Amino acid sequence: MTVDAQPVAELPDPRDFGFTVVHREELSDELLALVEDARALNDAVAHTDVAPEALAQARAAIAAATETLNGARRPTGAMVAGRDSRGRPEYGTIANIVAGPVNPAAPPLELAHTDDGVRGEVTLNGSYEGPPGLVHGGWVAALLDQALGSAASAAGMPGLTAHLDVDYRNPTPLHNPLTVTARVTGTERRKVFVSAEIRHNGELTAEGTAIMVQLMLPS
Ligand SMILES: CCCCCCCC/C=C\CCCCCCCC(=O)SCCNC(=O)CCNC(=O)[C@H](O)C(C)(C)COP(=O)(O)OP(=O)(O)OC[C@H]1O[C@@H](n2cnc3c(N)ncnc32)[C@H](O)[C@@H]1OP(=O)(O)O
Repeated sequence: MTVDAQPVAELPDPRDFGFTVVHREELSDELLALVEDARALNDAVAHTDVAPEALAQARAAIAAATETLNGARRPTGAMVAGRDSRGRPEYGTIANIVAGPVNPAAPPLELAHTDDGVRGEVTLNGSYEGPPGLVHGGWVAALLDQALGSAASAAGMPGLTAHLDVDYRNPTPLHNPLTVTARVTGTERRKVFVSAEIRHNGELTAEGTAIMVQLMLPS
């Protein structure tokens, strides 16, 4: 007899496993505004064509800001806690490269619950460029991976990606709203099968499937 992955009614509290947890409401407006400024900075650096004197000025300003910010650091692995659309606790790593609310390198992809999985809208700026004007394929995979993991987690079966398949169906444009959706399609023992899509104006640009292996947490 096989025992399939069992969803948990409520996700375990990461604090019980030694992780720092910050509540979403505790993130100050000032911090969130700084993160937005840093996202704009990434794009500006990636495209600037100003003279060396102006670059030197910018470097000095950035070096001063980096020193200020390093004055107090959260530990690696710190998590952010929120409530999903059903009012249940949800967790993510606060500095997650795809979805982290305080990571300036994250677009960020914010996913909400739907009847059968998760869904989010995201626009990628020019710092995610691969081919001219298009999102880098690795980032397309990263968006899918995050959505696939979130769908498993939202279904009460958080885990790690063991296997990821991506099909690039059409170019994924920069600077345009993209819709990302994902859902669980089945389970087998600890394996959770998930499927995700990215669309632009309704047109499929990429789709992926993954096997997530459910976390085995001591009870
Ligand atoms: C503390 C509390 C926290 C609670 C709250 C959580 C909130 C979550 C929040 C938010 C959502 C998250 C969103 C994140 C999204 C991004 C996800 C990522 O980027 S994950 C990083 C990349 N992935 C890795 O680094 C994995 C590296 N690999 C491993 O660690 C192991 O290989 C692991 C865990 C995947 C499996 O190892 P084993 O020892 O536990 O289990 P074995 O027995 O090997 O496999 C179990 C089953 O899976 C199959 N399997 C394993 N690997 C496979 C593969 N590559 N392809 C196909 N099947 C595979 C096996 O054949 C087995 O299947 P059979 O039951 O026997 O049928």
